[in-house]
Amino acid sequence: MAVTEPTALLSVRNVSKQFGALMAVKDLSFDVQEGEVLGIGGPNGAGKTTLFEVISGLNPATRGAILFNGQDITHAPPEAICHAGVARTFQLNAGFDSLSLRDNVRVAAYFGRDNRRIPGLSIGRDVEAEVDAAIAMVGLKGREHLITGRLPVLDRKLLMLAGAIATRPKLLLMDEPVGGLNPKEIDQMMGLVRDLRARGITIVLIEHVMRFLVQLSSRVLILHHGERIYEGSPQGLVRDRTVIDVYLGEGASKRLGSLLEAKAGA
Ligand SMILES: Nc1ncnc2c1ncn2[C@@H]1O[C@H](COP(=O)(O)OP(=O)(O)OP(=O)(O)O)[C@@H](O)[C@H]1O
Repeated sequence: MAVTEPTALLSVRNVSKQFGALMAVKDLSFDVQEGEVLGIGGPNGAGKTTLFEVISGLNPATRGAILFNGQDITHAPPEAICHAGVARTFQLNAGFDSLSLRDNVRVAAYFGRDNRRIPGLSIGRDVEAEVDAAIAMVGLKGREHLITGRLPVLDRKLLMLAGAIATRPKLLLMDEPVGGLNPKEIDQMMGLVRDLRARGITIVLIEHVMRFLVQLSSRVLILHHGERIYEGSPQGLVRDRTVIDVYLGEGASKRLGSLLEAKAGA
């Protein structure tokens, strides 16, 4: 009997993104299976965020195709991609600064799931329930009334995550979720990503904090100058000569190797 490959939730096929003379992403292909946590790393300017821009439709691919859940989303507008089940967070805090935390999540829950048209702009009980659940999930319950622009860094990151969750994604793209956080906050975010994964959300995350990336990811993809230099297990990553030379360095690769061994032995 023929063995069939499981159909990928996300399939990136020969995707390139060009800005003038610069090829930020070059002929990149990879799949993400349902339930995976794929970690993406690589030096500054490697094309990681550009890849998220392309997948989420904010800056479409120059060439290639992107399939999500069997649908071709290559040239779909961002709102249609979100409605199809792809949510994302941003490297820098994205939110309406003058609105309360709760109103920000309301906007995401209301506009992120369906095509909404004015008139008919009323936020129903189902949306409010979704907002409550998303806020509780990220641990922001009790702070709903706070004004977004005055929130500390961790809370703003959690708010972005609550907004993304409120759109009920199948796939969540997280761009540097722990950039600027302290070690305790990083651990908190790690627990949250595990919870999201346990709830069945497939996750692709970009991160420079390598202990976060290797401990959470089932598979890792490392980019350099828009191209893949490594795709495989976190254990293989810390031993990969090219990755050590262009990104990790000897010291970090040894530290991460010990961390992974300790985790495997725990
Ligand atoms: N809108 C744009 N117009 C022109 N060049 C861009 C644009 N967006 C990104 N670039 C360039 O594309 C390259 C890849 O950038 P990108 O932000 O994707 O890298 P990155 O891997 O996410 O880096 P970092 O880790 O620093 O966030 C960089 O050289 C960047 O300057």
